[in-house]
Amino acid sequence: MASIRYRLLRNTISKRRFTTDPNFKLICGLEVHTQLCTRNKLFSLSTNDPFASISKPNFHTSYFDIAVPGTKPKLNYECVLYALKLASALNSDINLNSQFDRKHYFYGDQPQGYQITQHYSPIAKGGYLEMFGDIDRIKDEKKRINITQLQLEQDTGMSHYITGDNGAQSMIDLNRSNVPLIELVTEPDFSHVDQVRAFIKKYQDLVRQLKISTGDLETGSMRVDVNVSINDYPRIELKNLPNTSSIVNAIKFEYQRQLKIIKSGQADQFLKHQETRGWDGAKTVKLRSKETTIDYRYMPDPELRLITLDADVIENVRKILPESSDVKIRSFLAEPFNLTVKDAKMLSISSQLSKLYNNEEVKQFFIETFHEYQKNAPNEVRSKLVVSWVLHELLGNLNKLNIPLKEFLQILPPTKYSELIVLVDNGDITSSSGKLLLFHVLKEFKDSNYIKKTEDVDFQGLIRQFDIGALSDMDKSKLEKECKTIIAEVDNPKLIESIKAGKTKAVKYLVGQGMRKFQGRVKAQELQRVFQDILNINDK
Ligand SMILES: Nc1ncnc2c1ncn2[C@@H]1O[C@H](COP(=O)(O)OP(=O)(O)OP(=O)(O)O)[C@@H](O)[C@H]1O
Ligand SMILES: [Mg+2]
Ligand SMILES: [Mg+2]
Repeated sequence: MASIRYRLLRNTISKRRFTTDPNFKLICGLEVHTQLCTRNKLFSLSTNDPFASISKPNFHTSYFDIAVPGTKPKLNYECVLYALKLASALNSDINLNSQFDRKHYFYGDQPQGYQITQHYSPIAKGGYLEMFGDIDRIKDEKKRINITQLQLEQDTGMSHYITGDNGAQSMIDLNRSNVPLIELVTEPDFSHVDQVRAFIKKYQDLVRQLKISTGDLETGSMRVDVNVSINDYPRIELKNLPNTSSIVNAIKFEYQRQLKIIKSGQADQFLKHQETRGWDGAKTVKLRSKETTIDYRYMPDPELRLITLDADVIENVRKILPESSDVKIRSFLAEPFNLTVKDAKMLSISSQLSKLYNNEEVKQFFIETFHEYQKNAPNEVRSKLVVSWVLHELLGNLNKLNIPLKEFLQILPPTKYSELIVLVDNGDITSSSGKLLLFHVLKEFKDSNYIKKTEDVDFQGLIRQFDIGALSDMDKSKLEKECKTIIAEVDNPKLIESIKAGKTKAVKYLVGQGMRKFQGRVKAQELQRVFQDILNINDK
């Protein structure tokens, strides 16, 4: 019962249209913790695998990670390089002399008694992430979120609470202890939840593109704390938000909660101090208030030297950065591609890590195939068709047959692959036949252990051999006859009635029958047209 109520409440929060009162401005700032996917941990040579915990708790731990007295930290410079890549991509000012500080607090999963972080002199300050109305789906045409700072720090271990025969127990797993993190702190520049949603997505895409983190919220690889305030009232910090919808719903809830307090004149009592709250899935709940705020007694870590960088490091890091996703997307939105935002993003942002191909190779293949297709396109250029043949058909088959793109290019380089797309575009074969043909060619190629070459692929010959050419105009009368038979064979009285009434659903059913009968040699649109003609239905 409780869980049903819970779900109902969640639904009301997310479905209700959220608007802010213009006199009570929403102000929001984020603190984002991102685990770096370096080989080793931040200050030890243990393997950096925070997710080993399920099968092997406390497995990837060195004496330093479990804080055996007398062990000392040794900085892993790979983490510094990752931080520099991120700082550079965000246009931050890189600090040539940054340092580590100790942030003291006691907790079971923090055996050192302090966390090594960067408080006084972080690796980078300033910079920004820009979002756009069209690309990032925000209401403003453009919105810049300024970055306060980026700091390197250690992750803590994890506590697991279980209730067993011996009562409640707290188990500590230190696999995550000393895993490298970057904390990104933004300025309180967000004024709407859609900006927060877009920022998180864009930041996730960025760390994935830079290959510095998996960026997953679900696994805790990325964790977002949100600070929310209204006008000049104190900020409330929200923690323990496991995914984007919790983040968005918690902000909406918190804004409304604060607004109610302010409007009812109770701000002096309930909104006087900063406070940290959590999210229970339906509402924000108080975790601690200002009075119980911990004094972390920050102090420079005497066991770690300054991170001193040469000035040319900044320039060298910039050189190894990949092209920005926004630039790539914009180039696909423009001539000659004119792609939709969705397709442009799919080609520009790597959401999927595959051993068979990387995003850059796919992008390059698309561009070259597009240009080849454009040279021979029978009608107006249909970029959507090329996108679909590259992103869905090509990648789908590579995954299905486990063929690396590198091998694929030996047999179907852009010049050859575009031939297939032109055949489909020209109506020489239907797209279903084209798909079968592609699968056949690739399957043979794989079975032959990749010995075939481009010259061995003769699409025209294969179309004749398998007799899969689209039905030509000469066959039109035959087509009509067959369609009439399909209608005559319907024996369900209800369906006959809806066919007579020209119901869309009924026509769809007939088209399905036709597709089966002609085994994909006739296009669905063509069949629909013939059925509509026979039934005397005007295309609406
Ligand atoms: N008026 C405000 N309303 C909402 N958010 C704010 C406001 N002022 C500052 N913030 C946000 O509060 C956050 C402050 O983070 P910061 O890491 O500097 O300090 P902290 O939260 O006190 O420390 P800790 O790292 O221990 O949580 C930033 O994300 C900033 O944008
Ligand atoms: Mg904070
Ligand atoms: Mg912080």
